[in-house]
Parts: sequence; structure tokens; C-alpha cells
Amino acid sequence: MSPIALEVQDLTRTYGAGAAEVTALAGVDLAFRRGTFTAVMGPSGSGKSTFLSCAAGLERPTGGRVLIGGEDVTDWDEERRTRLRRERIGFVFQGFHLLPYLSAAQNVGLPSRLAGRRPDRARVRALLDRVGLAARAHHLPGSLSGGQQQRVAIARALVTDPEVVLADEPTGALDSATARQVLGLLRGSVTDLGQTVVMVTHDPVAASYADEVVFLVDGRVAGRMAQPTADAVAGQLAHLDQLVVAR
Ligand SMILES: Nc1ncnc2c1ncn2[C@@H]1O[C@H](COP(=O)(O)OP(=O)(O)OP(=O)(O)O)[C@@H](O)[C@H]1O
Repeated sequence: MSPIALEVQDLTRTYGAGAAEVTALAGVDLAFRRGTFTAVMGPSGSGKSTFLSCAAGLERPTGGRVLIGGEDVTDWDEERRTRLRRERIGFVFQGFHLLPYLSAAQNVGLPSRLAGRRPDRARVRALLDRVGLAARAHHLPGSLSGGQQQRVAIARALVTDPEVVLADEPTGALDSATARQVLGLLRGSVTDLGQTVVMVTHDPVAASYADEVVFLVDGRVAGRMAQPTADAVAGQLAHLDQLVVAR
């Protein structure tokens, strides 16, 4: 098994053409080791969403490679990439993205169903238990709080034991106490379950739960910080221009 869960090599992505061309990613090299939690930060427009989309196989890069579990998936056709997303990547979104007419347990089991398998009931139950929602297994998302919905989404992201969990502003819609619970669960999935989490966030407190922060500026890696604290991250964000100059 590759020790690297996700790797991008010289990743570039441009949109439009000619005078209207926009460079969203300008040659990003990053490798995410298994069992690590990384936060990706940067100003608006720095390429964070584009990076996640390319890593997830939702968008094709203009150049460079994407490797999942050591396997180069860059040139896979749409069908293979859809299967890759269902079976080998977990997603957590700012807006939860649960299906409203399925119960919490059915939402957690959905990735297995989409992959053509009957959900493993014991695993669904264990994951709901892990996120503190065993008693709410049969509730519809509409009867759960935002934080509870996000906890269901985390259980769903973990159900296939994916190579990597990609989280896009997972606490962006939550109050700070609820956000801490959600971040604790993501942290626990790494520390206890050996998962690999890559999380885009604007929030220095959220980033402080990660092992490392990667800073993007203008589509490039402008800096990194190991063992981040919220204060250190906030300080670095305030001086990203200096990182770029120092590059
Ligand atoms: N579909 C698209 N068509 C044209 N330009 C795009 C498209 N998607 C992104 N861009 C441009 O690419 C650059 C990077 O955008 P991206 O959304 O990846 O940044 P971001 O760091 O995620 O920003 P934010 O923090 O605001 O979400 C921006 O200049 C953006 O306008």
C-alpha cells in the first residue's frame, strides 16, 4: 500500500483562453501521507476549490498529475473517476449535502449503495455511534441540527474507508462550539482510524486541528506550517504577501 494517500504533481489548471485566461493553479506539488490531517488555506481566489476539485477527479487539470493511493488517475475516463469518487474518496461539504428523504443511517450507507453493495449495517451503526448519533439513526436530516447533519456527513465520508477524505469548509456553516465537535471528529478519524484528511478552511482555529497547514497564493504553494496553532496561522495569513516574496 502506498504511504502517500494523495499526491499532485505540477498541477495546473487554467480557465478560459486568450486575454480572458485565468490561472487557478500554477504548478502545485503536494503529497499527503496516510494518517495525516492537512489544512489548505489561502486568500479568496488562490485556487483552493480548484485544487480540491482536481484532487477529487471532479475537474480535469490542464497539466500535471493526480495520484490516489499511488495510482495515477489523471487520464481516467468519466466512468472510472465517478467510481473512484464513490469508493475511494470521502467528501465533507460546508452545506452537508445529505439527501433529505433518507434517514441518517441511510445517508451513511449511501456510498456503499451507489457502489452497488448492500451497506454493512454494523459499520453504519458503529460510525453513527462514533459521531454520537446512534440514537438518531432513523431521523431525517431535516430534524437534525446543522452540527448533527455534519456529523452524519462525516460518518458517510468514512463508510467506504476511503483513501482520503476531502473536506471543503466543513465548519463554515456552524457555530464555534459545534465546529469544535466536528473538527474533533475529523481529527479522531485521523488519529484513531488512520484516515487521511485534507481540509480547505478560512478559519485559523479549524486549521489548528491539522498536523500541517499548506498556504496557497495565486495558485502556488506559498508556504507550509507544521503543528499549527490558531495564533500562528492567523499571523501567517496576515503576512502571506511576505511568504510569496520569500518564495
Ligand atoms: N469555472 C471557472 N471559470 C473561470 N474561472 C474560474 C472557474 N473556477 C475558478 N475560477 C478562477 O480560478 C481562480 C481560483 O478559484 P478557486 O475557486 O479555486 O479559489 P478559492 O481559493 O477556492 O477561492 P474562495 O476562497 O473564494 O472559495 C479564481 O481566479 C477564480 O475566479
